[in-house]
Amino acid sequence: MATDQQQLPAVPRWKPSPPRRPSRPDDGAAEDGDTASDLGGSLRSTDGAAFPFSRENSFPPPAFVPMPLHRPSSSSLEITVENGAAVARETSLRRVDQGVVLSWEDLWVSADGGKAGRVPILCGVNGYARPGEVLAIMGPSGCGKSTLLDSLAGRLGSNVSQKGDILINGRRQKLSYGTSAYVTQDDVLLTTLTVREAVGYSAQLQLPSSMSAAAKRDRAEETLREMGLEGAADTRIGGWMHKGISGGQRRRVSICMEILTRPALLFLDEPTSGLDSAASYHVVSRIARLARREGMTVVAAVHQPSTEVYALFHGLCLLAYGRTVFFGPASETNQFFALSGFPCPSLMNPSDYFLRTINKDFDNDIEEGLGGKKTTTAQAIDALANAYKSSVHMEKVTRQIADIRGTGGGEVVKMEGQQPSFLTQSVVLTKRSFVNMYRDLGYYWLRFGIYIALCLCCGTIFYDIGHTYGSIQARGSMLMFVAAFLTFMAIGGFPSFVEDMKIFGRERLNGHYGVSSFVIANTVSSTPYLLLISVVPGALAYYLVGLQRSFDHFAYFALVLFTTMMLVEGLMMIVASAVPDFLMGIITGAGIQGVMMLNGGFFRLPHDLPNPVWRYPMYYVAFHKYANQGFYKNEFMGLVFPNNQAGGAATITGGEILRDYWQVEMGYSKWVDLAILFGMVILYRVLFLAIMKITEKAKPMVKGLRFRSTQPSVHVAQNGSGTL
Ligand SMILES: Nc1ncnc2c1ncn2[C@@H]1O[C@H](COP(=O)(O)OP(=O)(O)OP(=O)(O)O)[C@@H](O)[C@H]1O
Repeated sequence: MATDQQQLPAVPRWKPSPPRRPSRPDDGAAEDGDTASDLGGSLRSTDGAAFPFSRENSFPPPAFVPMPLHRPSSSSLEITVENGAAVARETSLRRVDQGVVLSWEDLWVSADGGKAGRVPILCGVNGYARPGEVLAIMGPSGCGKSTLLDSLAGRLGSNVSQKGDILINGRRQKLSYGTSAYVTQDDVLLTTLTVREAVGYSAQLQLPSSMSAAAKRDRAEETLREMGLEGAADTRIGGWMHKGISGGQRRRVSICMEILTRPALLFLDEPTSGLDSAASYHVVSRIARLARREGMTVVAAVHQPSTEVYALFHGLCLLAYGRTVFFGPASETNQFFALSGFPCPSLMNPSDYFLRTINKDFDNDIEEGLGGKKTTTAQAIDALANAYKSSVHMEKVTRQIADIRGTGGGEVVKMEGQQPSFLTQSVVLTKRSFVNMYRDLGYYWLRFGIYIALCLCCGTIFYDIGHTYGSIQARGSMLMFVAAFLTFMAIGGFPSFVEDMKIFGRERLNGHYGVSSFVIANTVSSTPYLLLISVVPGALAYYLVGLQRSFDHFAYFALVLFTTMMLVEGLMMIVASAVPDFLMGIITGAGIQGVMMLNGGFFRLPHDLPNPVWRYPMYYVAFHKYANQGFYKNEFMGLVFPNNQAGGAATITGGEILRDYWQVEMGYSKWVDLAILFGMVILYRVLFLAIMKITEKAKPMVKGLRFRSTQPSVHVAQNGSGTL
């Protein structure tokens, strides 16, 4: 609109300029090796005095100085002056083979666009990222930044296909879980924990067993401080119910969790979104410092960096609608734009200018503002992309990638003993899950209240049921209600479980822990709560109704209730693995339980169930059969009722009622029913574990097959499940 034009500095439109080849940037000595100031560190004289220096201290921003590809990625470089000569020593925290040089060549990504066919997202992009450096990926919204990150991290969706080479240290290899970390655009966090707890648990889950508990705590605290979260450390993260930390603080918590282990390869999708300019600067500068100190390779998609933040990037990959407009030292972008006919106005933030020049999303508005003059943004993009193709920058990228390929490099492996043991992870996860559950009002306390209310209703409706002939039917109905509806209510834990699954998805992809630890922790942490609701509301219903008085009978009743609720939770876990949407999952889970309930031998007596489907096998699959028959045997055995039926005996025993009236299988005891239910609990959890493990293994294989069948020439080193 016209107002846009008045408020914003005018972006010079593209005007064809005589082809000018950008002058070759200095690729002399600096290209051959690092300088101390590139790496940061300290200069020490023989008398021991240290003079710290760092890259971000230098101004103007340092040039993008290619580093030797396979030098040990250092934590810092210490230079001592000995006998009048400077001696450099690297104090490496990362093994030589742990530094990651990531390169990608002729990378094409397209998505299934339905009737429109395949829609290209990335069109033959090239680039590389090296240890100790931060590579920024910039471009207008929707230009493919996240897609490039996903592609490099092996996280593309199933409807997206990819062609091209992604190499780790010059070769196609998979990165094992935990060697790379990815901070996604969305912050998936446990809302009930405080910032300190969230980062603390994460440290316990990820940091090696060789570190003491105190050292882990220190690392967590240091990382919190690095991200400027000390002030908010004891505030809950918060969600829709409980307002907690701000969006920018959530962003920083997400980053904190992924930099705790100083991963060899770090992907950041919009690390500064939601942050003010000062916070953005501090966050990026600390990440850059960490990268330099720990030899981390950082690739970050960023939107609109301030001049100061921009100056912190070593390299820049500027994308426009899937095409590379520039790749090279961030500090040389200005010169490239100027030489291509798009000089940045002197008072404008260069990154703002680059993005405005290549954003064609609002061309119509700009067109109006210019009084009908045709916009040429598309042409500007073409001109820049073509200028880049014939530039020295492109030449350098091609040469660097060839060097990377030629040099070859070690396999990137996670060192033995770098991760806590399976037992430690299971215990930490159980603790975290338990804390999360009992702080979750909806999951824990609201559900508990509803159970109490329901059991009170049940207890008062069937109050003091007595031993009349009519009480036989009433007893059966009341017990069926408990077996069916009270257990059905365990479905209430589903939303909380879906949230857990999201957290698990993020943490698993980043290699924080394994599937088995997650399943064990989830099972163990929910046990106390399920026991509580089986015993307290269960006792209310049981004793108000006046079922068999002995403690043994009540204990059996509570045990069946508890086991069946565990079973329903397990069933819902399986549903969540197939339908990870909260609403659709609840509907699916309710549907499955509805069928089992109908089929459990109460609404239609077992002998009357139609063959084949309903009687065999469904009647035996429905857990309600065992819960109901267990309850019935527990209650009716040993009781005697008056017989109101004409022509019969004066009394009728519980055993007769079970056999003739409820058609219960009497060949085995009530304990066998309980044992079958318990077996089903284990079976459902094992099934869930198997599904998760198989999905994790099968996904990359299916993807590999798809790639092979559609693009035979492609071999991409990724497995689609978070590893490359
Ligand atoms: N799985 C997919 N299926 C279909 N289209 C997709 C898929 N993933 C990405 N796209 C499309 O590719 C384009 C680039 O998306 P991407 O998320 O990479 O952009 P971006 O540069 O990260 O945007 P933003 O800065 O707004 O996050 C978009 O038009 C998007 O709709």
